Amino acid sequence: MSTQLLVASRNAKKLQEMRRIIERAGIEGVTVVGLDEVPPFEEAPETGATFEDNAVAKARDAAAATGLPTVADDSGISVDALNGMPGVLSARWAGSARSDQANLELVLEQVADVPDERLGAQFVCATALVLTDGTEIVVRGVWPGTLVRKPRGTNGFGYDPIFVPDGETRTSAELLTEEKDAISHRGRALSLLLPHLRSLGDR
Ligand SMILES: O=P(O)(O)OP(=O)(O)OP(=O)(O)OC[C@H]1O[C@@H](n2cnc3c(O)ncnc32)[C@H](O)[C@@H]1O
Ligand SMILES: [Mg+2]
Repeated sequence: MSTQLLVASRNAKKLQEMRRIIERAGIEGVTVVGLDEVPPFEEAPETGATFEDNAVAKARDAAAATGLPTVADDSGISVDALNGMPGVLSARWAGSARSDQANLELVLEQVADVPDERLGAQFVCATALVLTDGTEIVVRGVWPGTLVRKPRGTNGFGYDPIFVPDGETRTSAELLTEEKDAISHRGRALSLLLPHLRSLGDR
């Protein structure tokens, strides 16, 4: 018998990354399911002050509604010259319409007068695992880099086309999926959760 693990994200591209990273880790006895494979439930707005708060809330709600161990992530980009914003507001930065393009353009507009040497930024991902016995584990992955003023690349999603990871010349939208997974904020956070996910398969 395989244990089902719910990955609770409404963002198709994020879900794809999470699924891929977990599945490529080859965890025995665990089958990943998405929100479209479980009955619908009420989803609370993401009002937390931190990535961790939001990640735990998303995972807790989904686990309570489905009875399945659940992983959720809350993530975003933190721009040094913007005092860490958009941060937890990354998904709604340009308003509630939730357009990746509009969000990224607004950030570029806001750094228009910032000198190149101060374009530091980091992707942050808090990932929470909530188990059916109520256990909650939350970890954080950080991916430091620099913004570029002209979007490049078509892989990934969100702010990927304007972010060049430290040690790279390509934007994260120009990295191959496996390359991004291996070093990204999401990849780092999920790798910290892997031991817990593996023990799920032993139950
Ligand atoms: O909450 P769920 O349903 O998981 O999906 P979401 O897209 O709303 O996810 P978040 O609330 O965590 O918001 C994340 C924001 O940060 C951006 N983001 C997160 N990870 C990213 C990545 O790997 N590359 C580019 N942008 C990313 C993403 O585009 C969103 O604007
Ligand atoms: Mg969200």
